[in-house]
Amino acid sequence: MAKSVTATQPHQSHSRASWRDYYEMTKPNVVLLLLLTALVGMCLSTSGWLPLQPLVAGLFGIGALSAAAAVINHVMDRRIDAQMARTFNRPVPKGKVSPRRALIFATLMAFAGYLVLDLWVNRLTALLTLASLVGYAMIYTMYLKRATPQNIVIGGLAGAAPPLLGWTAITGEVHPYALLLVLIVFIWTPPHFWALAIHREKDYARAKIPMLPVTHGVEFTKTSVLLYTILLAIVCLMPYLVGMTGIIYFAGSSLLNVGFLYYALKLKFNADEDTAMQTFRFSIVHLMVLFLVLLVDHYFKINL
Ligand code: HEM
Ligand SMILES: CC(C)=CCC/C(C)=C/CC/C(C)=C/COP(=O)(O)OP(=O)(O)O
Repeated sequence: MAKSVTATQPHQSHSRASWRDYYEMTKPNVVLLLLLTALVGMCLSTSGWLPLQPLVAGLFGIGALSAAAAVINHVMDRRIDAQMARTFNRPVPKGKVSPRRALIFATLMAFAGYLVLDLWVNRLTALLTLASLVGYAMIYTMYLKRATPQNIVIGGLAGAAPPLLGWTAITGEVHPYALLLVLIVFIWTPPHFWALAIHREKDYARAKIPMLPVTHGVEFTKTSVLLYTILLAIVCLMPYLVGMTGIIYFAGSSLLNVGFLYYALKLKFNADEDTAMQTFRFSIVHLMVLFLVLLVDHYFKINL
């Protein structure tokens, strides 16, 4: 393993590629969670039933463009991925899929996704989703990631966009409530990623990626995780305070934020070697359950 991790040049034989390698490059679990946030954006945009065409075409298009963005990220990052224990085994750095084939795969998905959004959803959603692809695959991956420890704060906007994309897919309009959902995912992203980056600090240092624990140290990053988690708890109250959601959301989101704050406080003041990864894993459960709670609240809304 050590040999592969320290290798700087990807292997060159591309004979063993299977559909699994292509599937892996789309970051399927990330895309699934992005699609959940898009679906919730769709549901919350209307009090009635969702129209079938923008529902299906919207999820397909947003999924295809997100997956394409993830594949482009695999290609552009292949040299740094080859240097990190977490990523050296990916299909492109391992030489199972050539950068050219991966880019063709990404281009086909991006074209299909854009066309479906433009033809069967609306142009606003097509353009906003394309902008998110550019934001993640070009601006974050090719520039910000290597340029500043604020990379994921700024780049997080692309990953936070899907609730808005879902909303515009149904209504064709940007609504302040949709922007509130974007704000939640945007503020959630730094504690989500920095918890993992603390655990993987040596990886990032070896690959010379200026992630916050590398440039400002682990203690500063733990404080940043805690402060963003406090901010997240406040931002998560806003949908209730502005009357967008009812008491089910208030109770559910409060419980989730108590959980996230518990991990963030433990990470800062009483961490063992597992706490950073536990915090990272909890962040994913937090966002998934938060959006499911938004859905339940929408269809069984109780106002107190
Ligand atoms: C700039 C923003 C973000 C950064 C830098 C980031 C970074 C990461 C990293 C490095 C991983 C670990 C992947 C691995 O274990 O190989 C990860 C996992 C994950 N992220 Fe994020 N993330 C971001 C935004 C998001 C967003 C917006 C979502 C969904 C709404 C998300 C959902 C997930 C999920 C579900 C996983 C687990 C993947 C798996 O286990 O296969 N992330 N993230
Ligand atoms: C169209 C649209 C909504 C696009 C957004 C697409 C998208 C896949 C966003 C997720 C963000 C993410 C997983 C960042 C990790 O990248 P990284 O390079 O820091 O992590 P890695 O080292 O695991 O590759």
